[in-house]
Amino acid sequence: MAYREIAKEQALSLVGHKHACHVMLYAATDAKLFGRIPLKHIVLMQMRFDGLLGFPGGLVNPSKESLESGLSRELREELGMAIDVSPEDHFSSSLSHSGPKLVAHFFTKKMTEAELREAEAAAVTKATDHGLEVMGMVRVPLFSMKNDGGFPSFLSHSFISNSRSQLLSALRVLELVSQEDVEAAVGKADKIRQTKAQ
Ligand SMILES: O=c1[nH]cnc2c1ncn2[C@H]1C[C@H](O)[C@@H](COP(=O)(O)OP(=O)(O)O)O1
Repeated sequence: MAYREIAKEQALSLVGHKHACHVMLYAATDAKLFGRIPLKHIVLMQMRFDGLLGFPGGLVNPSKESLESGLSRELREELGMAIDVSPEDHFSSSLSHSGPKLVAHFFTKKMTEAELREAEAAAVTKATDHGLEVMGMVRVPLFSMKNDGGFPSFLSHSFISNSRSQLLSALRVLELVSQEDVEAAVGKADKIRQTKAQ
């Protein structure tokens, strides 16, 4: 499905569109992979029931609730704990211009590493959706290794809707990964995908 960016207020004035709200939860970390590769940031996505990667969240009805409270409700189901999302956490809204009439609202929320770990634990032990709509939370490997392991390999997997674009633009804008490293990883991921397709 193809998307174009749209202002949030304009999106909310559309008639007949569904509204999906998803969030990228992230935290700074001092952890080092193999004791030597600094991870710098933890970014969460999830493996969905359909085998696709995406962000936690879901459909919200703006005539009944705000985008933020609807998203917080979805997060309680998928992560098993309250995570308050505010209008300041809004990152982008995108309008589908093929397929179903849908606006994908995207939020990013910075947490502490301890809060993020708590959310990961609650997603397994408390969330009603665990093992049903959500097969598990996953951390995005933001580093690149030899043989295109890490971020390039992650990006070569299959993603729901525009969640891959949402991830890439948030990583760039929030400066969690440099523009140069994002571009290099995307290029390698494209090659991995081509090889898989052969
Ligand atoms: O992470 C995502 N980013 C953008 N769009 C997404 C993401 N995950 C799902 N979607 C799309 C797919 C669907 O058209 C709607 C609602 O999906 P879902 O999260 O499965 O919501 P419900 O559980 O059906 O409420 O958003």
